[in-house]
Amino acid sequence: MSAEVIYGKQLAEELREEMKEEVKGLKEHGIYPKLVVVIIGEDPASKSYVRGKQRASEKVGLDSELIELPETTSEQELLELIERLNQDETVHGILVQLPLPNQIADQKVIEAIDPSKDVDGFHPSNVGKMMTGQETFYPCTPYGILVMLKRAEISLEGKNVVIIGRSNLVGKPVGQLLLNENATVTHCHSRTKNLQEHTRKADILIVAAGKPGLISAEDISEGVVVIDVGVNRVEGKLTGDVQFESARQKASYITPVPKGVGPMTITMLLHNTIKAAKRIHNNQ
Ligand SMILES: NC(=O)C1=CN([C@@H]2O[C@H](COP(=O)(O)OP(=O)(O)OC[C@H]3O[C@@H](n4cnc5c(N)ncnc54)[C@H](OP(=O)(O)O)[C@@H]3O)[C@@H](O)[C@H]2O)C=CC1
Ligand SMILES: Nc1nc(=O)c2c([nH]1)NC[C@@H]1CN(c3ccc(C(=O)N[C@@H](CCC(=O)O)C(=O)O)cc3)C=[N+]21
Repeated sequence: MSAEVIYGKQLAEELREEMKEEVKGLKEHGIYPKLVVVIIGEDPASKSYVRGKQRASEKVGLDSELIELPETTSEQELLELIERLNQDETVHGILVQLPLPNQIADQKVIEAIDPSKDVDGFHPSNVGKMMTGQETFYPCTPYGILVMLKRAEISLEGKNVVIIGRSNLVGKPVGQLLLNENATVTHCHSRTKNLQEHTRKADILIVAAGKPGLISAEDISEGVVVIDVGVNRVEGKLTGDVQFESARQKASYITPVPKGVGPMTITMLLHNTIKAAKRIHNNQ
């Protein structure tokens, strides 16, 4: 068997075309959806993601502003900036690129963002809503994965979903969203014993470990759906957590890196920003 490759990039482009129209309509009603991205420091990988977000925002017609601060920025300075953005009625979405330098506590910053502008879906109040099955901003990578699975018409109900990773950004929320869809969810992590025993039982395997090539054909069973979230730069090349060429021989569906989950993450960020703008307009 050779897997069908799910190109997130292609789906992302389709969805962005639809969003372009939606944004046009909003603008005709005087609503100009605006995303502000804050980046601290000079990490080249972070800068490259942020550029991607900027490009995509502009393409669908969102107003987007990039605020670049030096590595030495204090927690207080960042919190003050966030407060200013919270108060600014022209700003609908705020994203602070993670990870932050050591002098700044990630969680404090996440909690400072007004939940109604938290387009990353990381604020505890939005996480709580997701957990209790309420409508809210869902974290972009997990949401992008859900949309990809749905568009490929892969059913989730009763499926064994195995996730490698339990971070607050990816692993935990993707598990929660798929649990909400009635999947049976297992999280594996660095203390998991006999990883292979778990991965071989998966109907759908989601790999978000940040370990290049962690999963190969040996670790999966015939017909599995493989979603590779990992984005690793190895010798200047972008690669996932899955050995793509070997795994695709056994899988039924597989996502590539690049052109897989990454572009969907950005697309859901745009979606959340448009949603934020519409919500404020409707006084919700
Ligand atoms: N495509 C996209 O849009 C995005 C991609 N990413 C990428 O996804 C990956 C994961 O990101 P993130 O969740 O933020 O990373 P973290 O480093 O926060 O989390 C990694 C998780 O993987 C687990 N893990 C690490 N090594 C192993 C191993 N050998 N066996 C089993 N479990 C392991 C860790 O376990 P433990 O908890 O025990 O430490 C942890 O739960 C990265 O490559 C990142 O670049 C991230 C965001 C968006
Ligand atoms: N507050 C916050 N929110 C995030 O959503 C967030 C973050 N911080 N910190 C870092 C991670 C990582 N992340 C990616 C987004 C898109 C691609 C992406 O589009 N990748 C392209 C390739 C891009 C390239 O060529 O460099 C692809 O996979 O095809 C990758 C990674 C979002 N993150």
